[in-house]
Amino acid sequence: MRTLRTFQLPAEVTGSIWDIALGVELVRAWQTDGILQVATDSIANAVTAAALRESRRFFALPLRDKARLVSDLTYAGYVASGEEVTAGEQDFSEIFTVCKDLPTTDPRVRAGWPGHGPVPWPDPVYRDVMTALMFQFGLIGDKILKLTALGLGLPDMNVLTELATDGWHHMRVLRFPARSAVTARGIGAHTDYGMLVIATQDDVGQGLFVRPPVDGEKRPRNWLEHESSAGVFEHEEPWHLVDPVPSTFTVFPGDILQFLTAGELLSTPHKVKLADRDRYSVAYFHEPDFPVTLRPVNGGDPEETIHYGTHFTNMFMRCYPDRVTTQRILAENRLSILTRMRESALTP
Ligand SMILES: O=C(O)CCC(=O)C(=O)O
Ligand SMILES: [Fe+2]
Repeated sequence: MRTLRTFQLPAEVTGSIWDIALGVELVRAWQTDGILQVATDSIANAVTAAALRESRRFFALPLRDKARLVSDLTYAGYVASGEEVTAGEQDFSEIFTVCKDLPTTDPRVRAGWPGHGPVPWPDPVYRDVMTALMFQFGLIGDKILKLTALGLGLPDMNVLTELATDGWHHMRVLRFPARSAVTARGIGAHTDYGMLVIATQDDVGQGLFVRPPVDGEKRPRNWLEHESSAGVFEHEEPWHLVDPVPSTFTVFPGDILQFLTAGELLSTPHKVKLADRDRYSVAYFHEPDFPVTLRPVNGGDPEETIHYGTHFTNMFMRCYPDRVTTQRILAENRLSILTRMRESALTP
């Protein structure tokens, strides 16, 4: 374990000289450690504590009550321990995934967009607390995207934030069982898919490991089908344990920031081991809007694009090949909607 750098974010990012200096430091911290911490205020801390409490209450329910909370429209809902697959191996995390909560009357749901639909919440209290936590994470996400643009020296500090205006932000509320004689695997090595991963964990620790940038190491471009980052570097050092630090969230870049910055920022590989007791964490993903087609903002090949909604859908289908959501996408050929979305976005 090593001590992570902790940053205090301003109330508002205006582009001042102080913001630029802070942005440069954030970029530098990611380039050395792959991860950093931001200090959280008392409101964020209260909401986090409530979310971890609700998470404990929810996961303590009988399996049959939790297992009902799935939907063939959205990947939001319950994921049983062992259901998720990373690099062909089962992960032992138990998860409640939160995606954008859209009523069936929403035009995107009616049009059959993959992954779009109402969240199958367990109850209104859980819904309200998790929605409040997502809001707290989102405020931080928007500030960090502005500071990142400043730190990278981009001419417009809003260029990243604007991609995430109606972002496809989502969140994973996780419980890891205690390690057993059978396995110590929580989640296999992977990178996450969007712009930022902002997370909190309880005081158990012993779980999350990140891989810092390594000089000369070629990193997969996880958005390309033949370059999956799932399982990569799993058994190769260096991996650094991330200890829980009260009143902070951890933040690291995801695949889309690696793509947008042409590798100046790398999507941080991470993995989770099981601890000697249950461990609870929440990971939030600050994302571009679903239909956005992205191009590098700083160097890179301007002809290269990622359609974010396609990337998200591919990744979730890969993690949950047997889920009803995946089955319905395939049965109703909903991927053709993504093809049409991509084509219309590329037509001048
Ligand atoms: O448990 C953690 O700290 C991280 C979980 C994670 O990597 C994920 O949900 O993608
Ligand atoms: Fe992750």
